[in-house]
Amino acid sequence: MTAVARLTDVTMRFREHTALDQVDVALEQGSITGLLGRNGAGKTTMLQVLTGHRVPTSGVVEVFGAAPYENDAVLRRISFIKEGQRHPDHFRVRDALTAAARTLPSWDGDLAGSLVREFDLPAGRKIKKLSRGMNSAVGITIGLASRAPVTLFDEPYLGLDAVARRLFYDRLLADHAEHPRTIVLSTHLIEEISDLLEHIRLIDRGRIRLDADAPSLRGSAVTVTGDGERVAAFADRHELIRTESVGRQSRAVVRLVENGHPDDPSAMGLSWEPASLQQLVVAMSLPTQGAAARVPADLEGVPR
Ligand SMILES: Nc1ncnc2c1ncn2[C@@H]1O[C@H](COP(=O)(O)OP(=O)(O)OP(=O)(O)O)[C@@H](O)[C@H]1O
Repeated sequence: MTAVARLTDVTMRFREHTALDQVDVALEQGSITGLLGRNGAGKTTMLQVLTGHRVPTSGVVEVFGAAPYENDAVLRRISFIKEGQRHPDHFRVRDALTAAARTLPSWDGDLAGSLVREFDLPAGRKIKKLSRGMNSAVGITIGLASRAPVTLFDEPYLGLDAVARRLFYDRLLADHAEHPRTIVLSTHLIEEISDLLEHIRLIDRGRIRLDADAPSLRGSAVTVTGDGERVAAFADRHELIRTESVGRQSRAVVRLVENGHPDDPSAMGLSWEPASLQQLVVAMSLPTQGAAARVPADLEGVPR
């Protein structure tokens, strides 16, 4: 694997809060990665560190083999599209595209033009007058037309309708096939984009909880339901992600471990179904039962 970007033992603290906690990540050249995680998990912070918008408290950040912070040679090869991107007040859609074309050397004007048409963007309208979805479409147009070797989308589709989101996914895949580059999509819409992804990273409270190839992850987990002891016995042979019990019945999300012999939950009297990527990621991100019951220290004293 050739990594174009790498975080090594990166920690980012904001006063007492640790947003990234000893993160090790390598982005493979030409890959499309989904960066998943709950609100506040650390996704944006990770992208900010990768793009030199923040310098981590400790650890090493390398993009194209160099530190990105204030490094123009590196930053010109990165396109970072974030929600609510700010533009000068007087900027019209075409000004934002012109500015992007000037700073991003791999810019493709024809692609930008066809995306503007497909998203039905009014090129002469001021950005601050656009709807939320149109604003997202401007960001997506810039991200795709940038053809930047590293393109990072931070929840790029706020307000985008289902048709526009489909358009985005289709154009992303088609353009990536012709012009492979490293793409990261931070998102909550796991199921919707799971077919696009080659790699999945789940971040949870600043730590990488899952770092896997999407194909190997698909079909790697099941939800089993039945007698609690049998569910526990099945889960023991694999990796238990999360379990819930009512009386003697349990329901568990279990990641299957290759253990040399086929393991059929039905043979143990359990009903089962494949867990979707979304079910797996949600099960991995939910707080542990004990933690959910605890009141956070900084909420002590808040009236309940
Ligand atoms: N400048 C800052 N000062 C203090 N805390 C911050 C700052 N920036 C981020 N944080 C905290 O760091 C944590 C991670 O934030 P981050 O924006 O990276 O999360 P996220 O995964 O992108 O969340 P979301 O999906 O809600 O956008 C959060 O707890 C957030 O409050």
